Formats: sequence, structure tokens, C-alpha cells
Amino acid sequence: MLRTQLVSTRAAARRLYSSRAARSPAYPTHSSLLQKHGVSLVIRRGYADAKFDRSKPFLNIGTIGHVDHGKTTLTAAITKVLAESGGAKFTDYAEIDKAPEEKARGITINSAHVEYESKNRHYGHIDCPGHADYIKNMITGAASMDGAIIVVSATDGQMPQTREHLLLARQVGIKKLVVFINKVDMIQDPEILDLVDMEIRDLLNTYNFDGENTPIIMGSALAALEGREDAIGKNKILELIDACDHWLEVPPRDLDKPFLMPIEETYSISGRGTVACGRAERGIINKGDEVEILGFGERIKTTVTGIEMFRKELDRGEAGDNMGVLLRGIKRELIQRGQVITAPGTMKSAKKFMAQIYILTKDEGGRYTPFMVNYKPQLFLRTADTTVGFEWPEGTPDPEHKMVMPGDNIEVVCSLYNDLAADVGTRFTLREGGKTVGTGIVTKVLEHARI
Ligand SMILES: Nc1nc2c(ncn2[C@@H]2O[C@H](COP(=O)(O)OP(=O)(O)OP(=O)(O)O)[C@@H](O)[C@H]2O)c(=O)[nH]1
Ligand SMILES: [Mg+2]
Repeated sequence: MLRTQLVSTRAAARRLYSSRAARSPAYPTHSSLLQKHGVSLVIRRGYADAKFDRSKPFLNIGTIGHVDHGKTTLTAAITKVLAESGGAKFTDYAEIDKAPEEKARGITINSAHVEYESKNRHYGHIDCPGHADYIKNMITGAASMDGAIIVVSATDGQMPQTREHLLLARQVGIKKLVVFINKVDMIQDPEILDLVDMEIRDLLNTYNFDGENTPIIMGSALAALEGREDAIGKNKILELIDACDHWLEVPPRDLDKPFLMPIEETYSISGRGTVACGRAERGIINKGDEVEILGFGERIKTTVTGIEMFRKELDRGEAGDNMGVLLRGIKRELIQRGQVITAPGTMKSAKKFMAQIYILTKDEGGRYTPFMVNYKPQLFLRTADTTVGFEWPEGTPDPEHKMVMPGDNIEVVCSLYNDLAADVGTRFTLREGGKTVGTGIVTKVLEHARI
């Protein structure tokens, strides 16, 4: 009896859901939201007229670190030094630092991208003019970095934003860093440099990076930019790039990852069965492959009996393809938008996770007022959305009265009303009353759905 009731409520909820999705075909997905809010509008500058060798592995990196430690100077210095060997177009400090702010409503990312090549690699490099922009970039993934150069001024040593950026780098899945200890032209006493070295290795360990083996290069970005004192200038930049080449790893490409396709729509084709449509996010799928459908309380195993794209039958689909997948023995009522189709055993559906979130300011189209622990916005993740409740992490002082202000970057425990396939690194947005109020990234899954 109870079971029938459950099933019928579920079916009713599903009908409601699909009719809502049907009414608004442009129901926003996470990526379309980000695009709409200007995140994809990040400007690209520098090196546009040079020829790339596309055969070199490509890596996204960037400079992170405390305010004024020399991130922008270093970025300019790298392009200058590599321009001499034809691997970059020199982009001067002013050009990098006054990247125009994207004025579109939504998350405004003010950042500059430059590109350069070493002997073995092709790098995309991001530098932001302000601390808040680094935080936003890292959380929204507007600049997904595969690795980063953390800049630490020898005159100050590690500072609060050094630590904050290290923590965020860890949270967003950056596995390896290279350290540039900058401004050594201002240091007379070599013992100070030893101290900074020790201190930063300790700090790297604290944030679960490899403190022992991480390359630390000591030099002066300004000397390199001004073309003086090659021993601490130009030569150190070359050493830095060499360290990036050898220490930072090129991540597996999307095609090498396990298959995942968020379901956008479902159809039933008489005589053939149910088709799930969507855009494959990663991996490859072949006709005949076993798959799992996950989310909204379900974990269904089935087999792909057909793949269709642009009304043509295919044997294989891959990351980036918009396709329809014919599923063996699945009734249409059983699956819905928001679930994902994955390679079996490669994902789980999460009920509760820890996340780092950024709350948009009112100028970015977000809330005007702070919120407290009882706030329940709608969480959008891939094609799914569900209500979410927040708790503050253990040890938060006076949790009942804690207020989160627009513009804040905080760590929260998210409890989902419906379970969704999510992993560390999965990004989402928070919406309320038809507008985006925040953006976040999963940093730890705390509870999986029992299915
Ligand atoms: N003496 C010395 N000064 C440097 C060096 N590198 C950078 N500076 C100076 O330090 C100041 C800050 O440099 P930036 O490159 O703007 O620092 P940043 O980290 O990009 O700063 P924000 O973007 O504001 O966080 C500038 O005045 C630079 O000229 C260096 O190697 N030696
Ligand atoms: Mg800067």
C-alpha cells in the first residue's frame, strides 16, 4: 500500500516536473546560465596573431597569490621572456592589468588571458586584477586551471590570500602547483629566502599539496620584465617555465573519462522504446554498452541499443555530441530530465555535500540582502534542479545567527531535497525567484543516496 502511494506520488511529481520543463523549453541549465551571466564572456587577449603548434599538449594555468606579490608583473615577464624565443607575444603590464570589466548582469569576471608556448607545451594563462575575481573565477570555473603558479613575495612571505588561494586551488581540483618566490632583488640576507622556502613547503603540505617535491623558483619578475639582472630575472623565468613543463600534468582529456550525459529530454518512440536526449559531457558511448541512469531516487541499469544524432543512426557518440540514446526495456515514466546516464559504477548520486559557494552581489544580479541558515534556494546542477538547505560547517561560531552577505565566499553543507549525481568538482548555481543568486562547487560528498 505504502509502496503504491510512494510510486504514485513520485509519478505525479514527475508529471509535474516534465510539464514544467515542457512549458519552458529554455529551462536554464547550469552552463547556459553561466553563459547568460557573462562567464563565457571572459576576454581573450594577447598572442592572437601568432601561429600555434596544435600538436603540443595544452594546459590552462594562472598566477594566484596575495595582493601585490607580483602576479601581473610575473605574467607580463613570462610573455616578455618567451617572446624572445618566439613562444609568445609580449603583453605588457598595463594591458594585462586593465582587462575591461564585463558589465553584463550576472557574475562579472574581470580577468586577462594570455597565451604562450614552451618547447613542449602550449599554455593558456589567466591573471585577475583583484582578490574577489580570483575567488569567483575559481568557484565558477570561468578559468578552469589545470595547474597554477602561486606567487609569494619574499619580502612578506605567505599572507592570508596566499593561504586562501591555496585552499581554493585544492578545493577546485588543482593537483599541482609551482611556487614563484618573487622580489628577491629586495632581499639581502639569503637566510630569509631559506625561511620563506621552508614556510611555503609547510603550507603546501597543510593544504595537501606535495610540499617536499613542489618546485620553488626564486627570482624577480620585475627584473625580468625590465631586462636586467638575468641571474634573478630572465633565467628564473625560464626555470619557472621548465618547472611548469615538468611538474604540472596535463589532465586526461574528456574523451578519456568515463561516459556521462545529463538527460535533457525524453521521448517514447512507438515500437522502439524510450530515447533520452542530451549533450554528452565526457567520455565515449558505443551501441551495446551498458549504462546506469542516476538521480532523483533512481539507479537503473540498462543497455544502449541505439544512438542517434541529426536523425542519423550511429554506432558511437562522444563528449560534446548532442544525441539521443535508445535505452533497452526502459519505460519513459521511469526516467526524467535531470538524471544522468553514466558508465556503470563511475558515479554516485549525492544527497548531502560540502561546497564552496560565492554569493552574487546586487550589482551582479544577486540578492540585495543577507541570508541565514534557514535559507532554501533552488540548486541547479547540469540539467537538474532541486531545493537545497544549508548548514554551516562544524565549529562555525553562533550558527543560528550567522549571516551570509552578498559578495561572500563561504563553505557550506548542502542537503538536497532530491539526490543528484555529483562529485568533487561538480559545479552548480543557486537561484531564487528566477534569478541567479550564487554559484558553487562541490568540495566533498558527505552522504550518497541509498539506492
Ligand atoms: N622590487 C620588486 N618589485 C616587484 C617585483 N615584482 C613586482 N613588483 C612590484 O610589486 C608591485 C605589485 O606588483 P603586481 O604585479 O601588480 O602585483 P599583483 O600580485 O598582480 O597585485 P594584485 O593584482 O593587485 O593582487 C608593483 O609595484 C610591482 O612593480 C620584483 O620582482 N621586485
Ligand atoms: Mg595583478
